[in-house]
Amino acid sequence: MTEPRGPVDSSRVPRFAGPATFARLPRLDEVGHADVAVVGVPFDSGVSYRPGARFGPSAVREASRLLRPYHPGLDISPFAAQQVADGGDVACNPFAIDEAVTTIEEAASGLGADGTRLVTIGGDHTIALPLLRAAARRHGPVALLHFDAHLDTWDTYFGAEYTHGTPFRRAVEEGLLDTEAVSHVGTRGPLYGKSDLDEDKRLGFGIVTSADVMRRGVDEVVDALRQRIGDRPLYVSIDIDVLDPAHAPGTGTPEAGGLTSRELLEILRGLAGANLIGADVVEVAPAYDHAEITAVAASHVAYDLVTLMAARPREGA
Ligand SMILES: N=C(N)NCCCC(=O)O
Ligand SMILES: [Zn+2]
Ligand SMILES: [Zn+2]
Repeated sequence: MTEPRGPVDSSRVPRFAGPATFARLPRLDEVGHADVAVVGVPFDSGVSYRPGARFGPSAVREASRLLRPYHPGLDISPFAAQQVADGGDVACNPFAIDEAVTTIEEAASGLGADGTRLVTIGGDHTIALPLLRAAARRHGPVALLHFDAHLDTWDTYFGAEYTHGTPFRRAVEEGLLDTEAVSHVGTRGPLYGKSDLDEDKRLGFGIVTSADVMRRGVDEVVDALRQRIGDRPLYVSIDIDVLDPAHAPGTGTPEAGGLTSRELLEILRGLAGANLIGADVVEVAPAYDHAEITAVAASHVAYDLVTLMAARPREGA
């Protein structure tokens, strides 16, 4: 096996020079095959409030220039342990949600066909549905860990089925999820009614609210989540609005009282060893950001997801 090709060496080429790829990694077409690909989906036609997440992938790539190759928390160099590459952006139709959903599903299936695991940068949360379709096509129903201020199990908006508030209800309806192991983390804020919670529970979801994380602490939350997930194939979907608006102002539907970026990163690190088959980081909308606060947080979250994948290489890889 040839050595993985790593990022551009920032001691030779200043990290602020050259076009941005995620963490200054090679493009997928430069390496041919990757164990993990970071892929952008610049799609935000499914939002119910502020638009702009279509600019998320390029903002996260820009903010990822400062990432370094060794992860001390997990004691691993993720880009040396496996080939990680930037898979570019999925070009999807911004004027036709149904068509875009199909395009994303096909692109994710194609990229993952030879076992490449994807860390996808959104885009709004609509994109989780086609990404879960592609994951379930390969692995069968998957466990889901969903970090978000919102439930995203609502039914429709203005009659539309595919929106950023509805992907996980569709995913349950389509049998994409192992409903023994589906959890929201970081939920908070006003709902339309109590029935939102009843319906979410009926769909099978467990909830660790943002306040639970504060009261129970990271370690206890991690233990509970790990027990529920076991060794099932796991998909992790991270809506950056799970973070408090102080930690992530650049997003479309901000809610007060969220996690700190430290809490989120530590919960992720607590998942080391889990059977992580795919992940996304969505809802970064740079027009509302300041000093790249949100894009930096998202780039670190994506780096931790890539590192979790390196910490447990794919079987047979
Ligand atoms: N997935 C995100 N970010 N937001 C969903 C909010 C749906 C609503 O407007 O009620
Ligand atoms: Zn959200
Ligand atoms: Zn969401």
